Amino acid sequence: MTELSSGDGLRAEDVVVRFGGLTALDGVGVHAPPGRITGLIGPNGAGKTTLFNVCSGLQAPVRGKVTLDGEDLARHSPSRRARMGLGRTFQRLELFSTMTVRENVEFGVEARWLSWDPVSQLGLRASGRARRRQIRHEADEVLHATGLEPLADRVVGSLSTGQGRLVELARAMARNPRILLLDEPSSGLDPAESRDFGRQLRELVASRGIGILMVEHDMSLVLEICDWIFVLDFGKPLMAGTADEVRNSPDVQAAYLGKEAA
Ligand SMILES: Nc1ncnc2c1ncn2[C@@H]1O[C@H](COP(=O)(O)OP(=O)(O)OP(=O)(O)O)[C@@H](O)[C@H]1O
Repeated sequence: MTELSSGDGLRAEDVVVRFGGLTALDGVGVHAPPGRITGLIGPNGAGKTTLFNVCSGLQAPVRGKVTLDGEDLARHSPSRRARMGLGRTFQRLELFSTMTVRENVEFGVEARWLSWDPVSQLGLRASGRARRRQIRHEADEVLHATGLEPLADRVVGSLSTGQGRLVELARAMARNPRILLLDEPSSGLDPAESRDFGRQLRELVASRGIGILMVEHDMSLVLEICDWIFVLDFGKPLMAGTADEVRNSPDVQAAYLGKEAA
């Protein structure tokens, strides 16, 4: 599975996106290195999801550059970016609810094997039984790393939202990303579940060396687990800094925390 990562990680620079007359992003940048959790926050409509879409290739920018470990992604499709190690989850849970936790995670492993790259093509030539064994082995590793082993044979539809969020994370991890984009991963979780989820993310980053870029509205989770935080406001960069710097920034309080915490 994943070696502890090195390299520059994901970097977006000077990104501009317009929707008709609306400038959704105006010279925005973000950097998510491996081995770190990076937060991307801002009030509603600040441009967070649009920036995620630019990074994963779902939205073409008018201007700006996105690189993964120094390689320019401009000409790469979303699926090519995924194969290069850029994973993503979405705000809405998109799991196979009639399948077990293990089957969902194995689906993630298979999705990577079926993608085109020389190594996975070699894998496909392995016999059916050898291939199944390998998929099961990789799924076991991910189930272990995400603490989902006890739930492996449960049908996903019977799980709580918090457990479902973990399954979603595990399925994304099964694709062996170097950098993982998480869109509001704590959505639908209660405060205790959210704290547990945050702990799990920190453990994954420490044990696997992946980098996480996270859009999240739960400020206590962001301030607790992020090593570095980028703040957007009305499509422009407002500031970037540590949790303490963000917490104590009058600009952020005025633009965001003030409204959220009020
Ligand atoms: N496809 C689109 N067409 C037109 N306008 C869009 C489109 N997508 C986003 N926008 C606009 O661009 C701006 C940024 O939206 P975006 O969804 O990126 O913000 P956000 O920070 O993710 O917001 P939220 O926290 O509410 O999810 C908003 O004004 C939004 O209405």
